[in-house]
Amino acid sequence: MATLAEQECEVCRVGAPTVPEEEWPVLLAELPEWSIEKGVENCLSRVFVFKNFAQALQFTNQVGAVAESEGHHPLLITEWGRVTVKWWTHKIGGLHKTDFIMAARTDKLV
Ligand SMILES: C[C@H](O)[C@H](O)[C@H]1CNC2=NC(N)=NC(=O)C2=N1
Repeated sequence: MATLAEQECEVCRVGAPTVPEEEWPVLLAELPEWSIEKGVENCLSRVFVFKNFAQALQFTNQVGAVAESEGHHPLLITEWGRVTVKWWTHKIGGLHKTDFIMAARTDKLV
């Protein structure tokens, strides 16, 4: 079975279904550092900690490059020593399988 990070991202279209909440635990098992923020638009969220701003910025750019390669983009908050990454799919206002895959790919960068 391919790991989340190894799976292909689907191009997400308007009207695509969100991942049902009952499926979240299986997917989150591969993303132990991530949490799901429930709200108007549910999202996956993780804070990455670094030694300084330069490292935080370098990681930010790495995440940006992965996002650009897939045409799927996170919310990134870059601070001295910290980067907050949130993944959700704007088109469907919630979590698509692609968001879980992109979170797994984000973990591979550290
Ligand atoms: C036109 C462009 O491909 C789309 O707007 C993409 C860009 N990146 C995206 N990123 C995320 N997270 N959700 C989207 O719905 C989305 N749509």
